[in-house]
Amino acid sequence: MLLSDIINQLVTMDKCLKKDKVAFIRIDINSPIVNGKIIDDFRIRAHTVTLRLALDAGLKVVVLAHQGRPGQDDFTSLELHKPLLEKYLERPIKFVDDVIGPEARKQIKELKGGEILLLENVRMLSEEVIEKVPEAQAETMLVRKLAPLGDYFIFDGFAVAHRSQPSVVGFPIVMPSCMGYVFEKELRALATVFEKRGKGVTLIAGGAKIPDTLKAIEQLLKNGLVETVAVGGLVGFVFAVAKYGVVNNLLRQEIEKGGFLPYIDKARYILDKYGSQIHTPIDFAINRNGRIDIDIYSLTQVPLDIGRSTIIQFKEIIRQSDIVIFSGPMGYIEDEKFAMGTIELLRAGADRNLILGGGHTIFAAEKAGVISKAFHVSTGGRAFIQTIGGEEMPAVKALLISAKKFWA
Ligand SMILES: Nc1ncnc2c1ncn2[C@@H]1O[C@H](COP(=O)(O)OP(=O)(O)OP(=O)(O)O)[C@@H](O)[C@H]1O
Ligand SMILES: O=C(O)[C@H](O)COP(=O)(O)O
Repeated sequence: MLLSDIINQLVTMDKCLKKDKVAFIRIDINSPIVNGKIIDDFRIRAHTVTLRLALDAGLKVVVLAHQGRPGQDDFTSLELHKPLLEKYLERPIKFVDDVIGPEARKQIKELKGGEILLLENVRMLSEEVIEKVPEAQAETMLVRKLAPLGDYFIFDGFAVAHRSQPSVVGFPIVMPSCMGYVFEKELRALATVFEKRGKGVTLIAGGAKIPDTLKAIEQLLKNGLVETVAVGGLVGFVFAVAKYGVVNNLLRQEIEKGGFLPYIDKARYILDKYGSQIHTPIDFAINRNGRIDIDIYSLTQVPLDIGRSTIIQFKEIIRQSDIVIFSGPMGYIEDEKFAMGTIELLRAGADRNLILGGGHTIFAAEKAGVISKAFHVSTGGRAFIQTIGGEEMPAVKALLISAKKFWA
């Protein structure tokens, strides 16, 4: 089924905007944290639009969200996110360091219309990180304790839509649910791409998510949803080795370090089938007392960016495209010298219809000054790649069930 047909079967947020009703809104404000500080608040800013719509309508808003994964350094309390949410919402918000316990439930019951309560990181509940089908997630403590206190569930967290977790897929099974503003906007932007059936659509794919990106590239080409693919970043290393053989052991060793050697065969398979549509780097930039560009046969160090000739070639591809999907940087963007490939291609893409996603890609796009010119900036990382690869999102599946069950 076409994505646009699926969207038409889902319920829009306006149906849930009823004064004094209690709405659980699942957002994704999972943000990069360094030394205990949020260093990029793009997702927080994005979701304030949805929250403001709900509050202005007089809903009693209960926010569900996560940060990091248990055991990781960035697994923190959402108390850290509260001041930023308040800053962008321009109103005070309540916070409770509890998700389903008596204090959380008491505060939900005490909410007044137009007030907002942020619950603690939902992944503090161990059941939250276990993936199961929506019907099973409806039986979790989270859903059983909270759902009876609410009237609606609004799903807005596109970036977590690929997870079949309780806070994503459990509520739609037991209560009327709808798409939040951000989520709907994301789906509609991607539907626009899919409607072109590949004509004039180019994917610029880089970054470090080798398995997901290769899968998305294969799916997009197989389904005819893109005409051209240009690869850089670590994804580009894999395709370069697959295409040119072991022209240089350095690239192969770098791929091996990450445990991605099997993906060279996968890239070779994709190249065998769709080779004429895929463009791989022909030169790279390395660090030899500064940036120098070097052809693929002469590499002496692991490359940190695509080279100048590749940039020129990829820019020409972009110039001939109507839509440019940008996912994952072309190089080591943390160092300005090696952000050049990514920044130049993003600027070229901004003259077309540019769609971009991924934390690092957005960071580079901010540096390149193209955020406001882009056709769509996705809040999703892995979810973005998976959706453009045509995979069914568990969140969508759950919302479809809810639409049939409660809104038909
Ligand atoms: N040639 C390279 N050498 C070293 N690092 C590279 C190179 N190319 C890309 N990277 C790194 O890949 C990382 C970004 O890859 P990733 O796939 O995570 O991008 P993203 O999808 O935009 O971001 P996110 O995962 O945060 O959503 C960056 O840290 C970047 O420095
Ligand atoms: O940042 C993301 O991609 C989302 O918040 C999902 O996070 P996860 O990969 O830890 O589920």
